Amino acid sequence: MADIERIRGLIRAIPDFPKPGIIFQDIFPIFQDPIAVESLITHLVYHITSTINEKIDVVIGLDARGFLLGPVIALRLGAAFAPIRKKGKLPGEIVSVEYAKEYGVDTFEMEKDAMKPGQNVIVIDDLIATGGSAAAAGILVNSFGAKVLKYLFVIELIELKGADVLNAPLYSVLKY
Ligand SMILES: O=P(O)(O)OC[C@H]1O[C@H](OP(=O)(O)OP(=O)(O)O)[C@H](O)[C@@H]1O
Ligand SMILES: Nc1ncnc2[nH]cnc12
Repeated sequence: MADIERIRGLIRAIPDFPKPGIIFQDIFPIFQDPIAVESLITHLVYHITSTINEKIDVVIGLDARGFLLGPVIALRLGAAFAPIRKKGKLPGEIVSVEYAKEYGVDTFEMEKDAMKPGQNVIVIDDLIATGGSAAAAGILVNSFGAKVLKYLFVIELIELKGADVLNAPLYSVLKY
């Protein structure tokens, strides 16, 4: 638990960013502390391996802050990593979905060969607020015929009830 409190102490709350009324939870200071990063990754990997019995084929990270965690977790699990990117960043054939999040609307995209039907997936991001971004990721995964086993976050803004719009269980390290 001391490890989790160390991580909590590094998260910086910035009022009125990127819009008035939003309290932005900034996870980047965690990455100034390698011991905190190691604790965070170990905590998440322990949670995944102790609660999911099925083989995880693909770890999906959400653009952009999900990319800080997803590839490292995939490496530890011996799984593939696939990115979900914002509109216009991926080459070749893509699948896309529009969605709304706490402070705006956006489009997520994946490369058409990022997954195969029947694969098991976990989705990782820094934070869940309304759940719009994570739910859109779930829609993309399902469009491949793959299945989300779990969504993982560093931070959950519980008042915004993001868990209610997801099609699989959620785990968050810190609840605000
Ligand atoms: O639960 P929601 O209401 O959908 O909000 C959560 C999303 O918002 C933030 O991403 P943002 O789109 O700001 O992208 P960034 O990581 O590129 O800053 C955050 O990293 C989540 O992806
Ligand atoms: N309050 C918040 N802080 C950081 N990222 C967010 N994404 C959506 N809401 C957010």
